[in-house]
Amino acid sequence: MSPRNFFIGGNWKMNGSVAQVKSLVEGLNSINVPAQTEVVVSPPAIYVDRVRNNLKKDIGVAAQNSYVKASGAFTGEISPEQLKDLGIDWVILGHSERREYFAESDKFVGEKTAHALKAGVNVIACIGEKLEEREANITSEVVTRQLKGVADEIKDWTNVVVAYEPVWAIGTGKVATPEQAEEVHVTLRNWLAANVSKEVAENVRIIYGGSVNAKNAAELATKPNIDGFLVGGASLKADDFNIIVQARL
Ligand SMILES: O=C[C@H](O)COP(=O)(O)O
Repeated sequence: MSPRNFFIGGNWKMNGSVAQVKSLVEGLNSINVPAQTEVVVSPPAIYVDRVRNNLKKDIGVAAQNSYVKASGAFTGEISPEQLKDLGIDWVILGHSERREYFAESDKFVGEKTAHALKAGVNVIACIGEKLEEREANITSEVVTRQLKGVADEIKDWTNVVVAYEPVWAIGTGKVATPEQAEEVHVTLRNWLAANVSKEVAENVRIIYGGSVNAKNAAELATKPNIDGFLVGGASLKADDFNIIVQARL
């Protein structure tokens, strides 16, 4: 088993209502978080405070985005400093949906990562290739370019989790095979060893996201370089999410 603690993130995306959030939090509060496993859920920003106040403390809470300034005239944005103010310790940055629909560049994702870390908020930094990029055999170039966007802006990786999420597997039910995911995770670790440091390469957690569910999580979790998951759809059901949380047992 890998020496790195397992990390399970639940990205609720733009889903939920007051009633659904209440019910999901109740379900999550009955999850037994295994030793050496870190669990973090990420509600829409509008529910983050409510979730933090009602969720048991051994499950962390993440925002789905944050900006590069502490405060000011940036309508619609939230700062990592404000997240800290609410007791929110994590933020997801660079999700492919932000890159695709909100034109976030590799550099901007790197800058947001640097600012969040400076403010004391841990970062789940997302990268991943599109279907046409995989078919053109440029997966390695794409994911290492995206990783470089982060590496160019930060020095300390202690509070960063890298999430490899192939875009073609997100919300499609088409999960990467354990071998496909492992291959990319090894590429990322090798890139970190060559371009950042061997220590960072060994210690940083690289998690997989893309149609992870209660049925496929355990097999994916057998791979030595898959240190956990970032789960979308299946994180909206506490029972399914619980099975994924227990996947490496
Ligand atoms: O952040 C989570 C990923 O986008 C995966 O979403 P999914 O599990 O619904 O495919």
